[in-house]
Amino acid sequence: MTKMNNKFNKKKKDNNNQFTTIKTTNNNNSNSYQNSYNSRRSNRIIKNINNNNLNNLNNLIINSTIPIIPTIPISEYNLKSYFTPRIVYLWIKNLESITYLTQELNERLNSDFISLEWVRFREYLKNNPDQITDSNFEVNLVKKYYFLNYEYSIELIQAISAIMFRSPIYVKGIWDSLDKKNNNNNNDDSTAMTNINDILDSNSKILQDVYEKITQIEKKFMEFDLQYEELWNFKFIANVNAIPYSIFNDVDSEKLPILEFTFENLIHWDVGSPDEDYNYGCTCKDNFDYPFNKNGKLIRSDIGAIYECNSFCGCNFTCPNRIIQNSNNCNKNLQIFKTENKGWGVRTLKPIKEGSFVMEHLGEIINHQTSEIRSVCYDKLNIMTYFDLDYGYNKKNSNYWCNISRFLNHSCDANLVTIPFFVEHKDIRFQRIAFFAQRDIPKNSEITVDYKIHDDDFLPISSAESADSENRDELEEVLEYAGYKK
Ligand SMILES: C[S@@+](CC[C@H](N)C(=O)[O-])C[C@H]1O[C@@H](n2cnc3c(N)ncnc32)[C@H](O)[C@@H]1O
Repeated sequence: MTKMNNKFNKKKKDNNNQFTTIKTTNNNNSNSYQNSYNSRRSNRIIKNINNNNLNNLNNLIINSTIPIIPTIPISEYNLKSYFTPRIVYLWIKNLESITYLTQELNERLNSDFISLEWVRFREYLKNNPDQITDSNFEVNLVKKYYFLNYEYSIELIQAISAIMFRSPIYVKGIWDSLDKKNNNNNNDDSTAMTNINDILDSNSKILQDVYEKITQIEKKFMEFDLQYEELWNFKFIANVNAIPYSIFNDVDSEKLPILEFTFENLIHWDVGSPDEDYNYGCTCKDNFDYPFNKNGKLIRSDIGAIYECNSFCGCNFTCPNRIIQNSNNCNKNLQIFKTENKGWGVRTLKPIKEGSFVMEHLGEIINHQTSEIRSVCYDKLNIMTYFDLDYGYNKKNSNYWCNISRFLNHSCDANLVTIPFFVEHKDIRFQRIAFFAQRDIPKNSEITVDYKIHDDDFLPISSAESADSENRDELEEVLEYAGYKK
């Protein structure tokens, strides 16, 4: 019935795609993702924009110096530890909030964010916060966006601040100085006179307006989620949940990346929620066609999807058609371990019987448009983390918000089978994905799924290269710099 496309899909770039109206993250959609997002909100103190700073920045635009960034030895850090899933996630969330983000602006911001010069600059600044003062390098970056006539927005300022690891207030200062200088140049004497007369006429009103504008801007900055601060404030320390599984690495010294484990799918604010018309159940009287046997093992893997009984049905939780919903969603017998040549993987510490439910695939459900925004960055960093949902409606992104299924590696002879399933609703746009054992799996075996792509499609994790040929050279350079290539 359903046609499952179960591959961790490497996205292709669509140059024709333009993002015109992407809503901001400030909406009232109450879903699990939003709740979790809001619970992390917290106010932070923003220093008032200081006029002296603005004047200094103004002078800087005229008399700026090029910063001297000492060459950082390659061994000090590597690219993978720099572009952690968390940093990438914070970055893309920031981009998604730019209401007028076009493909061109998306490309431009991403190129700057991952470019060697800015990686190097940020890392240096992070470790030596007082060493680089106002620099031409930074001013030129703001100039680039200013003079390309990108519309001013708090989100764009935040994105630029993430590229250069400076506070949004600092970036705004540069932007305002450019604005001031540009407007001064454009003004002829008569306009200047009119302005002065206006100021004399309504001095108090103008001051009032300016004050209100600044207050509004500061309020907006304060609304900006604390999570993002990590992108520009070296004092910020990530506070993420502990990993609920055991982790084992006897291959190298790599630590598991910082991730947010979730126990239910998160729904991106732009996706909406399942249609209530699809909330229905059965009487359970004539429903003998369950896919499970009396031991709760899957007996039919040829079915398009599993429709478990739910709160709309006449049965209760003991019904034999409630296997997945009654299973433990954090099976401690599974372990994340380091494989020899596939990065991290998952293995089972206890034998698993054929037909057993093993895990659900969890992540953030995003729509096509959001996945296109994210794919620009993922393509540049060669990150493969999409799992297509059925019928091409939505995608599931598990690069950062994930469960243990994020670590399932591919095998053409996989021991897990992938089956879509539904419990409370039957809206195919929000189908859930379950993994069952296709055969008995001995203890300590790696568990794998078939991504339905050829093995040759995998580059060894440690030599990832850009899918984007324009950035290939630059990325080669970054990889070399980061110690990945000789
Ligand atoms: C969903 S992730 C699996 C977890 C991944 N191994 C890790 O360390 O994060 C998919 C990525 O794992 C790697 N991978 C999965 N199966 C592989 C295989 N059979 N051979 C080589 N690499 C594989 C590829 O880099 C792929 O992009």
